[in-house]
Amino acid sequence: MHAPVTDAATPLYDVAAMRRVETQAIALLGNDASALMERAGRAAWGCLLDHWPQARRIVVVCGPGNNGGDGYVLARHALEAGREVQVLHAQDQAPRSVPARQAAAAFGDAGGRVAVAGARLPDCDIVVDAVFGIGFDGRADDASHALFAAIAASAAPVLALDVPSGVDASCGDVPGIAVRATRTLQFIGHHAGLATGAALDHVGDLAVAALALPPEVFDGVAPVAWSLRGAALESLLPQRARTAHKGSAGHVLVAGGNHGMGGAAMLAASAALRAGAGLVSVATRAAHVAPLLSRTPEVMAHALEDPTRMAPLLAMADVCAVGPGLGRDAWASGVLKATIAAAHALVVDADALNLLAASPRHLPAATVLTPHPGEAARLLGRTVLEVQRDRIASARALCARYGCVVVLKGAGTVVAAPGAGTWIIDAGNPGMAVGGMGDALTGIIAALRAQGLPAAEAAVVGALQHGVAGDRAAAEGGARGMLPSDLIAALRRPGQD
Ligand SMILES: NC(=O)C1=CN([C@@H]2O[C@H](COP(=O)(O)OP(=O)(O)OC[C@H]3O[C@@H](n4cnc5c(N)ncnc54)[C@H](O)[C@@H]3O)[C@@H](O)[C@H]2O)[C@H](O)CC1
Ligand SMILES: [K+]
Repeated sequence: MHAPVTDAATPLYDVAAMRRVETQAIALLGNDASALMERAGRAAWGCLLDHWPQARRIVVVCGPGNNGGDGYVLARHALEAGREVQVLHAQDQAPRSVPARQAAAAFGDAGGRVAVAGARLPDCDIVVDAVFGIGFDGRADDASHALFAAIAASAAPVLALDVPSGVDASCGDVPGIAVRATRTLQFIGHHAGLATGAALDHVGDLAVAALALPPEVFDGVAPVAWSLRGAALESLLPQRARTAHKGSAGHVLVAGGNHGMGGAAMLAASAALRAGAGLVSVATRAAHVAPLLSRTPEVMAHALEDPTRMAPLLAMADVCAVGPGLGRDAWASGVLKATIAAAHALVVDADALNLLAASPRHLPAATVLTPHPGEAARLLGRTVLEVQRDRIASARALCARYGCVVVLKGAGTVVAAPGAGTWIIDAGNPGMAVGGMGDALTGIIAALRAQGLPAAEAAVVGALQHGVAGDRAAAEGGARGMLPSDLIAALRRPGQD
């Protein structure tokens, strides 16, 4: 799957790519960098007017680079519109580049006030964060820390220009502290780093200003990933023919539910049914068969105490989802071994991933792995912090190591596929941070595989469907106290997301 699964996918760029776009944009503007800065600052002023039309007192905190230059342009427009404007910068952090110095001079010529920032910002109606953009690297130095602290201490909303300062625009890492924006206006294109990971706690509402540039500015520039929103979902889900029958929608086998963990297998099986699998079987401990059937009679539940007897169950299933509630004992290892040896297609989750990390095995090519950051860390031999620091790179590394499709769960789920692209899911909410949500995702992906989607598409569409259902469940009943069964029930409801 090389192209994005739909034209509703949004290209995401890293800093290197955005630098090329910037260079091509400036060339198209007659090599006038100030003209591009003027468009950015004017677009930012328009965004401020749209969202804070009543704001009278505006504080713009400018850094030494061109992000700061954008801030000076916004400040001049605000001043010319009659607002009370104060530009602040850190000690010895006056604008360094020619366009930024020109923007600062134009602000001064218009009567603008510039001062060195103190520990606290003046009272204001809005703060504009123009400290750092895509040029930020490493960790914020002490002077920047002081600016971020002053911005955080202000009670005013924050409009971040291009990037919330202190966030890595390529990978989303926040090495130290960073500005928490109410809204972030990106320039020209979407930053990959603002779509996943720690950045999601800093961007607020995210938008992009295209700056009226022609599409040629992106010529020869490859996105590092594609973002998918809920609106794309309905067009991506497998449609059933009028002549569909339960056999044509595929057969999922869920293998898991060790002692004390039968619920995980039940959730995966319920989700597989709600996501459209024609038949769902479960191979689980004998003690879970009765309760499973009483809760979900649509499922065919098989008592499995001897993993060597799995072959007939695997033979009749189109895809096996192994891992929900599997545990890590000898039974679990036997189930995983039998599944890898005989499954037609595999979705590997939870403790099956931990067993894999402990004793790596070769996996069939069209396998989908669905780790959360902790499981990914164990599979990669890294720390969770290292995985989360660059989620796109981590998902790709795991994909390369095992030759499988990888769904790295978490805020801004990342899907990486061998020889194909990388996708980031722009759906889901903090209410989904509860045990069992991963079991539901495993069931959804297995159901899409069983309905004929290739591994990469099943992973991307399944992760999107999971996030959309989570958002629907939160919209209906609130994110607090949301349960996996709420999400599974929401799988049924078609939505205009
Ligand atoms: N890319 C585009 O299409 C557009 C870019 N514009 C704006 O320009 C910034 C990028 O500007 P640049 O000068 O390259 O970098 P920054 O302004 O982000 O800041 C870099 C500046 O800060 C110093 N610095 C970097 N890291 C640190 C740190 N950890 N601690 C302290 N200081 C640091 C560094 O030395 C530089 O001096 C982009 O984001 C847009 O806002 C155009 O104006 C619009 C289109
Ligand atoms: K900024």
